[in-house]
Amino acid sequence: MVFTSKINNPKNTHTIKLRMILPKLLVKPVGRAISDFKMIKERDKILLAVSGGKDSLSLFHILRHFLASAPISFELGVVTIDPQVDGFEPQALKSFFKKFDVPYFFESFPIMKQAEKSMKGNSYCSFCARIKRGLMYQVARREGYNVLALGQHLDDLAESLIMSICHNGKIQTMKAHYINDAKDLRIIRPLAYVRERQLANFAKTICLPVIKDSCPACYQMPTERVHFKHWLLTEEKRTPNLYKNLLSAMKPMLNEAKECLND
Ligand SMILES: Nc1ncnc2c1ncn2[C@@H]1O[C@H](COP(=O)(O)OP(=O)(O)OP(=O)(O)O)[C@@H](O)[C@H]1O
Repeated sequence: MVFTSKINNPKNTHTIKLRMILPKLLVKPVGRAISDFKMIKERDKILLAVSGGKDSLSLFHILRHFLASAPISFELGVVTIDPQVDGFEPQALKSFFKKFDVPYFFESFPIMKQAEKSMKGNSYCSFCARIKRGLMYQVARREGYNVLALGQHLDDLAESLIMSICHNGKIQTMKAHYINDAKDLRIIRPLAYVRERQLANFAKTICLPVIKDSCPACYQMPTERVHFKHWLLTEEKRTPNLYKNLLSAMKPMLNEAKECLND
């Protein structure tokens, strides 16, 4: 699918047109997930969390496509959390997002320093994820957004499911659509039906400015997630429908925002 959209040219005040090729293979499953889980409602203000990874950067382009073409109107803003760790330098995103006509929020917080003070030797990664999420909620509330969009995809959901079964004996995974504990924000994962390799191909094809994340704390220990990712991808070679089947199995538990879906 080829579409054109206006972007602000930072050098000139007038707008220029950007031609972007969005493959149907990405647009269709995202459209289906948005519709199946009623992720977007009229006048929603959606804050997309972009780390600079291939998934959230791709999702930015996909949501801009829907912004221009969806039958309902919604607003889109973007937030990046800079955890101030060596090995992750997201500052380049500031100039990238200046090119687009969307509000962009860059929040910097010394998460590593905070971790040294507040936690004693347990997982830095889960501490960092918790603080980052809190900061995203803070920005959403401060700037008047009612929905937070995250870039996890089908591979992430499948890995979480298998990890939860194997480690905790529980059949659960990340939700595609749910409401936070404070009940003031909806969280959506529009890439819930999309495979990681599709996003990697898209990011490569249009040369997205992917930010390398080599945070020393994450890279010190090859995570369980990486182990299960390889496990599933190996199994997929024997069972080509593996992810399709896992999605069918997960579907009934992906939506926890039903109570707000009838308005
Ligand atoms: N520092 C950050 N700033 C903004 N959003 C973030 C940040 N870290 C994670 N996120 C959000 O959480 C999602 C999942 O994060 P995760 O760490 O699994 O992916 P990632 O390695 O950041 O890369 P990607 O953008 O490719 O998903 C991201 O897709 C993004 O929406």
